[in-house]
Amino acid sequence: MALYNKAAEILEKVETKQAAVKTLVYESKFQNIKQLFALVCETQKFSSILQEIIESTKLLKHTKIKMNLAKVLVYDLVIGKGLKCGGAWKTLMLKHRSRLQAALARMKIKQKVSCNLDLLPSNLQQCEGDQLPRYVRVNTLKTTVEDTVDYFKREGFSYLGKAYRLDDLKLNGKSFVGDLHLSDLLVFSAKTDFHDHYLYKAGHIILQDKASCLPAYLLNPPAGSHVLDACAAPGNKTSHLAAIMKNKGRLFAFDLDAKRLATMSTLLLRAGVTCQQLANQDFLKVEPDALQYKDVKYILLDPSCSGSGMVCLRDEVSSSQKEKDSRRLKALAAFQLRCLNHALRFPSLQRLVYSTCSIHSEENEQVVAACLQQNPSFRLVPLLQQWPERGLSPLTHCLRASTTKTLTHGFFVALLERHTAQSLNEQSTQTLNPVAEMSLFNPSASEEKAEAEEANITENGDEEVQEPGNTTKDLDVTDKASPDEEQTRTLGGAKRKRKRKRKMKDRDMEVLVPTTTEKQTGSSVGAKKNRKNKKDVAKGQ
Ligand SMILES: C[S@@+](CC[C@H](N)C(=O)[O-])C[C@H]1O[C@@H](n2cnc3c(N)ncnc32)[C@H](O)[C@@H]1O
Repeated sequence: MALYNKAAEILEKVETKQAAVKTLVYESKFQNIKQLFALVCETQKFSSILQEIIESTKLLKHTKIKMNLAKVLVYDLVIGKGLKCGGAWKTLMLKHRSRLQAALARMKIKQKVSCNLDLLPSNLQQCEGDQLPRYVRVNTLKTTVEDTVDYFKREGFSYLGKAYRLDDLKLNGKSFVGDLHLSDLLVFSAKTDFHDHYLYKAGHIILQDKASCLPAYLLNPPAGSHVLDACAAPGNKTSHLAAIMKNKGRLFAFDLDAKRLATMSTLLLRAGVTCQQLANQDFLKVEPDALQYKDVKYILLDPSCSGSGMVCLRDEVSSSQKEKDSRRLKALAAFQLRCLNHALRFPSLQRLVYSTCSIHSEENEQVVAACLQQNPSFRLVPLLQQWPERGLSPLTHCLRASTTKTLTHGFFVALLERHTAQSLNEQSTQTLNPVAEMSLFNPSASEEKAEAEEANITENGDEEVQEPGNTTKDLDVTDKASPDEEQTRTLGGAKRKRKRKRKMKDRDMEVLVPTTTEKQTGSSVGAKKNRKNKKDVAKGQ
């Protein structure tokens, strides 16, 4: 029974994004880690199919067990190797075996497929996540890149120098390289696992996908600055910010979820972070004009999203779910826009990074475009010219990431900057703002439609919005929207007036000129360095 109980517990945590599957499995101290890992991953992969079987057979009602436990048991019973262990669970489930098998058979007939794997969309038939490089962020609060490289070399790993093109990140065996974009990132072959490694346990290295390192790297707050991490737990980006700030200054971090914040507190301790001030608080209720935030110049906003970029979390979408999902996306986007607008109200704010691990433009470009239209004193900063994947046109100043083009999980990052007096003066000589040219999106329209849903999300916190593919909670988000329709209409009228005013302002919005930061980042990975990197790799350093 222990295997199924543990797998269900981990599944629950993964779906509420408390940590990655691997981390949770390793930290579970379960005897047979491989078996547990395989069961969780496979159950997750078949999650929506299992849910459909469970719902159509009314299994929860008949057995009184919870959804995630039912999923792991049903997976092993009808898709996996059969229930090998399970004690009382096994006896209980065997009573329902034929009904469950019949439900699975009906699904296959309906979809005209003969094997279980074919029920999955092609992207899930093999998890691309397993083929991504293993990224290791060196925690510069505790060690240096050089010392970490030496440590791994002494352990028999072979350092090939700094990578200078994407293909250099496709590694085999025990070779590793320095990343081509981020100087504190080392890259190992996909199969390398450091969850049991001393450097990981001691907080010297952080196991973090490359794309998720971009927000703190691009925000780049100087040591001594006041920084706010709006939706911070479990805190990988917070610890990255602290490392960039050299633990000097103040780092205000908020999260609505007490459990995640507790995990974050442990992780920050392990990482040697000391400049943080954690608060279990709804960011939307944080008062921007409060005295303690008067010097906050940098904000990192990584709000709850659909998680559609996380390759192992990608769930296939049955046709009945599509409608629900699109309503859920609108609700998420409205929540994200509200967070973004709120963040821009901090009086001293200069730069803000907005990021999501979503691949949907509704949560990415459309949110940013709507925000820029509503906040004409902010503009987009063009990011890393050499980054291979850009935001959807016309928001090409933003970055996107994907398994194919950047060898990372799917991700989106935008950097917003407040206009300076000088840049405002330069406006008249600039070309048109790309946001004003956007014909692809109609953010204001979706904003109005989602407004009814928005109130529910923000009132109820993250519960309904943070997990990808949790259909029960999805229902909560969308179902509760209807009572607010009346209010939406009233708000809609006022909003249209504001929109007309905004349109006038938008015409004056300026273009995005390269900033100091861009020049800095550009030179750090510029041509000169690339030539050196090329030599390093060639020399096998
Ligand atoms: C994508 S996760 C953040 C991941 C984090 N930035 C990291 O790198 O480890 C989003 C977080 O936002 C939190 N959240 C959702 N709504 C919130 C709100 N209104 N105020 C503060 N935190 C919120 C969730 O609890 C969740 O931990």
